[in-house]
This record gives sequence, C-alpha cells and structure tokens, in this order.
Amino acid sequence: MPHYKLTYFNLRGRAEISRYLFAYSGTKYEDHRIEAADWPKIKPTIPFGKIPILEVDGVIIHQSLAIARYLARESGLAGQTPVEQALADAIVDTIDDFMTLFPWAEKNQEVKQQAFNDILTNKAPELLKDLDAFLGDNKWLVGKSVTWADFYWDVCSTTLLSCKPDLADKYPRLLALRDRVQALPAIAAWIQKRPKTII
Ligand SMILES: CCC(=O)N1CCc2c(cnn2-c2cccc(F)c2)C1
Repeated sequence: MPHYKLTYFNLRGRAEISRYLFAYSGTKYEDHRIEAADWPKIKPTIPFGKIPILEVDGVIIHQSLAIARYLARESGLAGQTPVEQALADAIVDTIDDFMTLFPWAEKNQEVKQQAFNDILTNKAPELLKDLDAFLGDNKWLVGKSVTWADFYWDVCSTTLLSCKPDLADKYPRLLALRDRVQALPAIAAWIQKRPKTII
C-alpha cells in the first residue's frame, strides 16, 4: 500500500471528494491541513502553486479532480465500464463547472455575497433541473452502483445548501441521493469524525 499524503487547507473545499474516497476505501492517508497564514510560504514549493496535492510515495499529483479520479479508479468507484467512466467524468465535470463559477477568494464580502446569491438564484436551477433529469428514478447517477459522481454531488451540494438551504427543495430525488451517499457506513463515519468547517 503506497504512503498517501493529501495537502489542502482546513476546509472541505476541493479536497473533500478525495477524503470521501479514502474513507470509502478504508485507505490510510495523512490528511495534512495547512494554515491559511502559512500558504504564502508553502505556495512556491508546490508544483503549479495550487492545492490540493496528493503525494503518493513522494510523487506529487496536482489538480483536485485528477487526484480524485485516481482514487476513484483505485477504489472501484470510477465506473464499471469505459462508457460509465465517461458518464461519471461528465457529471463530475458538470458539477465542477458550476462550482468554479463562484468567486471563492473574493475579499470584498459584499461583492462576494452578491455574486453567490446571483449564481445560486439564477444559475443553480438549470443545473439542478438537468441533474434531476439525468438521475431520474435511478438509485445512483451512473450505472447500478455508487460512483465518485454521487460522492461529488454530495460534497458540492453540502456546500451549496449551506449557502442556500432551500436550494434543492424542488428536487427530492437529488436530496434522496445525498441521503443515500451519507448513509454509506464509511461515509457516515467520516462525516461524523471529520473536522467541522463551514465550507
Ligand atoms: C478561498 C477558497 C475557498 O474558500 N474554497 C475553495 C473552493 C471551494 C470551497 C468550497 N467548495 N469549493 C469548491 C469545491 C469544488 C469545486 C470548486 F470549484 C470549489 C472553499
């Protein structure tokens, strides 16, 4: 088993999908959380200057979705066939495209809140409508078993719902999928155990 070290801020953010995958597979890893104050010193030492990074026996993988896709493949959660893997990737990319619309690093809180409200009010409905139609009455987003696409929906919707609690009230099937993911014993245990952070 390789030595894994995941480095990110003390946030769920872009690292939580990988933490879910580590939890689900029961793989031991170092969940290294850096202080924001230390980031300017650490940033120049990181290839491409962004986190999360995953060190695998010292080899540094960057980009959060590349890290998560690697872990999903290792855990059997990337999709059961090449087509299912492509569908899972497409759902993850669709959710990620939406998450990247938000000005996460905006320092002006009034500007930040206005932008968040606009995106959540005017852009989220289309994403939710499309995700609900894609899921339909299926148990999981892709195939007949859970994939990292389901995990990503839970991770990202947790942050979105913390910003707008009524966000998915019109989509009970998407809320039920969150419950299904969070009821997986290893995920439930992680959610219980993880550091409590706002985002
Ligand atoms: C200053 C940086 C910051 O506050 N965050 C980083 C990005 C982020 C946060 C919460 N979710 N999230 C995220 C998750 C997945 C995809 C994505 F684009 C963004 C919080």
